[in-house]
Amino acid sequence: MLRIAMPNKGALSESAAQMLREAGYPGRRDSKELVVHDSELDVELFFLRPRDIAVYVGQGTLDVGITGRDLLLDSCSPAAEVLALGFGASTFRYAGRPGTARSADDLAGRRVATSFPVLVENDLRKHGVEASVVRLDGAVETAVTLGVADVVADVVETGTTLRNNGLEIFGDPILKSEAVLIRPADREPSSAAQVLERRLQGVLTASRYVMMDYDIRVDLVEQACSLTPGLESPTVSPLHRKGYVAVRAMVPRKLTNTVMDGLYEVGARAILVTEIAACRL
Ligand SMILES: Nc1ncnc2c1ncn2[C@@H]1O[C@H](COP(=O)(O)OP(=O)(O)OP(=O)(O)O)[C@@H](O)[C@H]1O
Ligand SMILES: O=P(O)(O)OC[C@H]1O[C@H](OP(=O)(O)OP(=O)(O)O)[C@H](O)[C@@H]1O
Ligand SMILES: [Mg+2]
Repeated sequence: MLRIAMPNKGALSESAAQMLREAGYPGRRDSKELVVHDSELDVELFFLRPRDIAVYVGQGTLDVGITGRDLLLDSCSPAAEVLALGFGASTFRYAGRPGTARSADDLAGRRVATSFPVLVENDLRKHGVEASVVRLDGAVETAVTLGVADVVADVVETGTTLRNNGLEIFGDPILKSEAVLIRPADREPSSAAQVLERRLQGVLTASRYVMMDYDIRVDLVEQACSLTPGLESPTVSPLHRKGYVAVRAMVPRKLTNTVMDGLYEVGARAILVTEIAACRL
């Protein structure tokens, strides 16, 4: 039985559930459901608070989980990041009223409000700064307005929450975070956990690449293939028309138009792009 920890709500929960569904695992019927059991697939999904996921997985109570890198590192739990999942991106940053500080080096003797005390204490130590950390559960931006802290350290996605509270980012990012797949650090993954990891890797690849097909004169095929090297090697097949071949290769989605422009200039024609529904590398 594979036991998977999933965020039950918040910024990561919908995308995590969608990614797992695309990998062929079950979902929950409503947002109040806390456990989903699938006896055919032999998996059980536990919907937990995002902050608690690294604790369960680190203890080995659950085999794998999806959480944020920031939450994993703040938990100090013996769980390891296996795969970055490409959603829920954010940075963890200091912010204060304009003019309060320019970097972490200016924080000596100040009060820093945060819900990620370990990340902040580690960063202050790295800068050799002694400051007091005010541990709050959330909505930390308000701590400055209410006079509980001089600055905050918090998750920033768009920066809207900071702006709305009259705060400005300062210093380097403490951490770049995104959703990650985690498993217990001190034991080898079961074969079912490895299958899950490969499936999620497949979902990621299918979303990051497109399939490109085109026809090209045989004498130009090397030049064209240098633009579309594929993941391993492009497939080159003969065409009925003498002296021409068809080429098929995976291309990074964000390069789609640039690669098509290059291929057209080299002499490729009938350049077609299709979505990859699923893949296993
Ligand atoms: N815009 C965002 N706001 C908050 N967290 C985000 C955002 N984008 C990504 N994340 C990530 O989501 C995770 C936090 O999730 P969430 O805010 O749902 O949990 P929480 O703060 O523990 O719960 P709650 O906010 O319900 O108290 C972190 O890993 C964080 O980096
Ligand atoms: O940069 P932004 O796009 O504004 O997003 C970041 C904000 O979102 C999160 O809050 P959340 O809704 O999780 O509440 P919380 O602070 O109580 O956890 C985070 O703690 C910031 O406050
Ligand atoms: Mg939150």
